[in-house]
Amino acid sequence: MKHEKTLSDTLANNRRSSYSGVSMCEDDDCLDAMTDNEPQIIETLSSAVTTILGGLGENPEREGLLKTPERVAKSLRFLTKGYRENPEELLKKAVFKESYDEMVLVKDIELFSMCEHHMLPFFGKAHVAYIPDGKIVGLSKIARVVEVYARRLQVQERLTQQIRDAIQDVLNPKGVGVIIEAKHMCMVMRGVEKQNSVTTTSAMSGEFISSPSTRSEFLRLIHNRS
Ligand SMILES: Nc1nc2c(ncn2[C@@H]2O[C@H](COP(=O)(O)OP(=O)(O)OP(=O)(O)O)[C@@H](O)[C@H]2O)c(=O)[nH]1
Repeated sequence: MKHEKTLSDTLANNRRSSYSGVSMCEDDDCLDAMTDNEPQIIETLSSAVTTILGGLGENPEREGLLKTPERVAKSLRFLTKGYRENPEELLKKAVFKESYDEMVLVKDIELFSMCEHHMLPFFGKAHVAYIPDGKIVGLSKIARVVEVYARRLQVQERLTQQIRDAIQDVLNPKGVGVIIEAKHMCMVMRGVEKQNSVTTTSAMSGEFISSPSTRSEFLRLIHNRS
């Protein structure tokens, strides 16, 4: 009983202090955190991890765990670095006038994200296509947009739509198609424990919706069918 009280006190204290020095995101495109004080953020996160270790019945003071809170804090900062990046600005860095008007597809872009429900990884591949309308974008920027949105707490559906919307808004192409195939560790290593399940999501705009032949070509190119 005494232990429970101590633990909940610690949790309450952590909740109060957890916002100090950390700008919280009000929306998905929040960039406030860019101005945050990194050492303060690492300290706040480390203290929370120490609490978790205690809550698991571990001794955070034992040798093997001494640096774990800071390691986990830094790891979490990396895995959520997408909150501190602006995908639209990133795309705008490499937009070029060009008359090419066939489909451009970047497929098999590997992604690692974390589900917002369990904070466990989901990972897989994104396939992103667009049909230019007078402007093309640097190919690496497409993979970077995937990376920015993936490095946030996500659901796969929203991730898919955000990638589509960023490309649509910046390039204003004739259409965008995004397909993500991913494996969710929250379904593999816990919960329903389905090791082989893969989730596919898609988000389309413009000709990818209005033209069945464009959509078919997209799917054919992704799956290398002739
Ligand atoms: N739609 C969607 N669901 C997700 C995603 N990532 C995780 N989930 C699901 O989020 C749901 C959360 O359900 P809850 O019933 O609140 O949580 P839970 O008791 O841990 O559920 P189980 O995973 O079924 O044990 C689960 O069904 C997860 O599979 C995602 O990207 N998209």
